[in-house]
Amino acid sequence: MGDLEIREIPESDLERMLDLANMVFHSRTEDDQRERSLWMPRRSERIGAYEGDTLVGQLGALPMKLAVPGAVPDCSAITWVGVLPTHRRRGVLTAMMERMHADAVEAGRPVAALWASQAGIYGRYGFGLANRSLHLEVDSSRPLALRIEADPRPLRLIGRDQAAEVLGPIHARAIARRPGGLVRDAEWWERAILIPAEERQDDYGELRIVVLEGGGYAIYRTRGENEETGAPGIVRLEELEADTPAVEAALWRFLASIDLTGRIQAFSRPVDDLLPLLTVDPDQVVVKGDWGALWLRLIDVPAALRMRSWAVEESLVIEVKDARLPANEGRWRLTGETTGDEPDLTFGVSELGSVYLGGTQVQRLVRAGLVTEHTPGAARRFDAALDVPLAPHTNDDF
Ligand SMILES: CC(=O)SCCNC(=O)CCNC(=O)[C@H](O)C(C)(C)COP(=O)(O)OP(=O)(O)OC[C@H]1O[C@@H](n2cnc3c(N)ncnc32)[C@H](O)[C@@H]1OP(=O)(O)O
Repeated sequence: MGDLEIREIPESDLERMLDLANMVFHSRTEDDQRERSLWMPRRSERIGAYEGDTLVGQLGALPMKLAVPGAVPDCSAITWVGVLPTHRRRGVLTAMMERMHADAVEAGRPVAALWASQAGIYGRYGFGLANRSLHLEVDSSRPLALRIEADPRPLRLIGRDQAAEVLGPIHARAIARRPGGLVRDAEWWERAILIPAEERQDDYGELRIVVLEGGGYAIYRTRGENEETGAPGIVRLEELEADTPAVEAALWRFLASIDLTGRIQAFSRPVDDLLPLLTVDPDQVVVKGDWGALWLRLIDVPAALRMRSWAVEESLVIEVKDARLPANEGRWRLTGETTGDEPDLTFGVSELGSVYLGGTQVQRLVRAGLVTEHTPGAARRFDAALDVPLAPHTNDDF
């Protein structure tokens, strides 16, 4: 690392953070958008790598809360990671990650999470891929016939200004049912979720919000037919949450019926989305992509084990390896108690992060040679304990 120093980035360097982010992500921020785009680093704990007075690396840790099965622990949500191209591969990221780990331990946050722009990087820091997302495409050029009755209650369109208040309680119920979501405050709704059209660099129209009173909502944008190519108009679904399958059906049917559109693009749906089952013609819904979403790092393994709810009680002993946070190393019961008993399974901490939300099967990791099973049947038993009714899903981009 030579003359580099890891230290907090002061507010006065926020503009430099934006410049560094634009450099490493090959982007540009218009002058009138600069102040607005600083909201995320402003609310982050900011770790910087400085060479003298020059900011050469940065990492933001947003203090958030993440829904995990049965609990909503504090979480360091890692974002705005970048190192100048002139300073890469010298251990700058590793040094910033070490500081982030130490800060999270000190703050008593049992987990950290991130979205990876390059997925090959984060396993070495103890992160494991915890959930995946589906890109679904719906052919809505013909009516969407469904196999269940849609909720008949009326739908209404609301404005952005009402959204946090109306959608907030529905979303809170959704993340209590399904792990993987972040707890949202008014700023998160406004800046991270309800992003207005002028801040998007695409040709979709203004954000639209449709609500089925008290039971569900969809956030979407639309684009009309392409007159040159004749490509149909598109409904781009940003988020859909519903308390019941009947509400879900009503919202999908609404989206599919919007005039002058012939396709719905939903880029981030849970892997167990009901829609492919709900349609009379399953071919009307196509899985266009399946991509890695949230990466999870257990910062405090015993605390994480203690707070999680388990689908069945188990007396398993798991051994954990964690070279970067040695306090996690040892043999643990699922209650978070340490034990001297022989382990049934041995995990690297990143594999434990992968299974923690219930989105990855332990038995598969054993088959792949990534987790060691010492007691025959232990992986199956652990899978039964980890089981969640709804697959984890994250729709908070940070
Ligand atoms: C959560 C987010 O914000 S995701 C966004 C991440 N940011 C970017 O992708 C922006 C462009 N890239 C960068 O800014 C930098 O190259 C970074 C941040 C990815 C890496 O920073 P560096 O300071 O070069 O990383 P560092 O030198 O500490 O290397 C750490 C390790 O990761 C490896 N690594 C770094 N980049 C990559 C990569 N793109 N693919 C695979 N491995 C990588 C290094 O080889 C090294 O491995 P080792 O520990 O086995 O030797």
